[in-house]
Amino acid sequence: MKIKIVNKSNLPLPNYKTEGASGIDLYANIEKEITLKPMERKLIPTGVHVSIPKGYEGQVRARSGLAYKHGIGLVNGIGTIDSDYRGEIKVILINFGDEEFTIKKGDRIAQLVFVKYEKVKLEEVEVLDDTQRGKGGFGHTGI
Ligand SMILES: O=c1ccn([C@H]2C[C@H](O)[C@@H](COP(=O)(O)OP(=O)(O)OP(=O)(O)O)O2)c(=O)[nH]1
Ligand SMILES: [Mg+2]
Repeated sequence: MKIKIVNKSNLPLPNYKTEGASGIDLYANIEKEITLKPMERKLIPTGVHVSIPKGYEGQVRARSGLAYKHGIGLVNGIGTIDSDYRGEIKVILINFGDEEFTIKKGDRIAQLVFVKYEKVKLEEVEVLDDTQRGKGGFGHTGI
């Protein structure tokens, strides 16, 4: 499958770092360094714009190395890149760690995974079908 990408930075095009990588790494396209204090969040530009075919979405996901070593995550959990979005992909980083974290131009701050999704038709009804679980949830089956 082909996805059109425009790179407005002078950084390399994001790409898959290994044969089996599911995401392409996104680079921070910033002029000056950005520092995140503990619990601070900032929107980090990547310089890339994509045109994703209908039926697919982009998912911006955290990098586990940054998460584990420095407590860096995404405020929105997983960022959704809609197939009709043509703006710059930006990453909403948050510092969950207890020390300041500095981002420099070209740092790999997150990864972008392209995923197929189903667009459904919603049918409004009065009552839903019965199941064994019913309304049980949130630990209802035990820990
Ligand atoms: O981490 C993210 C999340 C979103 N976006 C862009 C692409 C996406 O298509 C658009 C809208 O995102 P979303 O639907 O999550 O945000 P919203 O708050 O619902 O905004 P909108 O009303 O524009 O849909 O913002 C990013 O660049 N990075
Ligand atoms: Mg939206």
